[in-house]
Amino acid sequence: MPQIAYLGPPGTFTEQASRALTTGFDAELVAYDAVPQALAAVRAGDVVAAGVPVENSVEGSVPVTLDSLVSGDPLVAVAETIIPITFDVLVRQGTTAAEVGTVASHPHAIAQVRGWLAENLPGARAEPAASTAAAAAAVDAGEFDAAISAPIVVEHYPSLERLATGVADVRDAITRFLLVRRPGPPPEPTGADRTSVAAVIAHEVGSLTDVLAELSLRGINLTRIESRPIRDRIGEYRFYLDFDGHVADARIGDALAALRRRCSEVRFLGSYPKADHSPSAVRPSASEQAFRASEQWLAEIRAGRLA
Ligand SMILES: O=C(O)C(=O)Cc1ccccc1
Repeated sequence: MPQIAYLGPPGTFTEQASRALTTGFDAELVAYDAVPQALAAVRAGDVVAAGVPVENSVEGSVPVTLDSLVSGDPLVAVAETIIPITFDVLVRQGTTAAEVGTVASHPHAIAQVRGWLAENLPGARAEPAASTAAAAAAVDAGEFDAAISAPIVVEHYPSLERLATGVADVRDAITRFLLVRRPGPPPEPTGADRTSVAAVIAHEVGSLTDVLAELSLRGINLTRIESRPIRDRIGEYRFYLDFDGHVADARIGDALAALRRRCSEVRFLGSYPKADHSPSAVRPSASEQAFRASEQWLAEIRAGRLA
């Protein structure tokens, strides 16, 4: 049975997402302590794929995922899913709110409940943990007093109980997760796809505008843009771009080729069906048919059959 790595231990949001990402085929989920380790296991061929969190509607991107995707051998996303996020606050049985001096969780979870903590556990110190479920395990082991966790995690720790449930500063928060594997033929286009790339854009006047113009000129809808430092130089950045469309689409292929000419580094991070299945709007001048017709026209001219 194929093995899929995820950010563990059991009971994380990433486990939930990885189950959703692998519904329909038999897969064994294998917990890893951190996203870089899960991706390293994919690169090493120990597992076939990994489920990783990429961005949250409240707290933004998950930097460790973005950085790990581009350092090391290439990896590509083949599926995405979106999970609604609310938290439970777990304590060892019998612990009262007044007794909570430390509250542990994944930094993204802590950031999403800061208001609730200030109001309900004002004396508690927030402590970062590798994941929400790792925080629950640490509370179970007596290392912290409370954990901010996924509602499901309590099933794994019978000695913990809920101090609060449905905790979230922002209602309807969601997190987007990707299923990532070693490069291979991308999933078939569905008409409702997303393409992700990471591009190092030169530190020159207008270079970012020029890259974005390559997309807009081809009627490509940008759905995310995010920069991260490239680490060994200041002033130059790696941009993570997500846009509507599939690498098999003519307008997307054309834009990627233009990015390749403009940028010192372009890493293709995958074309995959969008979780919300919303079809990509394509303007007539950027349709497959329009691209084919214009290529044909040019070929005729080059062959001297048309002027
Ligand atoms: O720690 C987890 O459970 C994760 O899967 C990472 C995470 C943390 C907070 C919100 C979404 C995902």
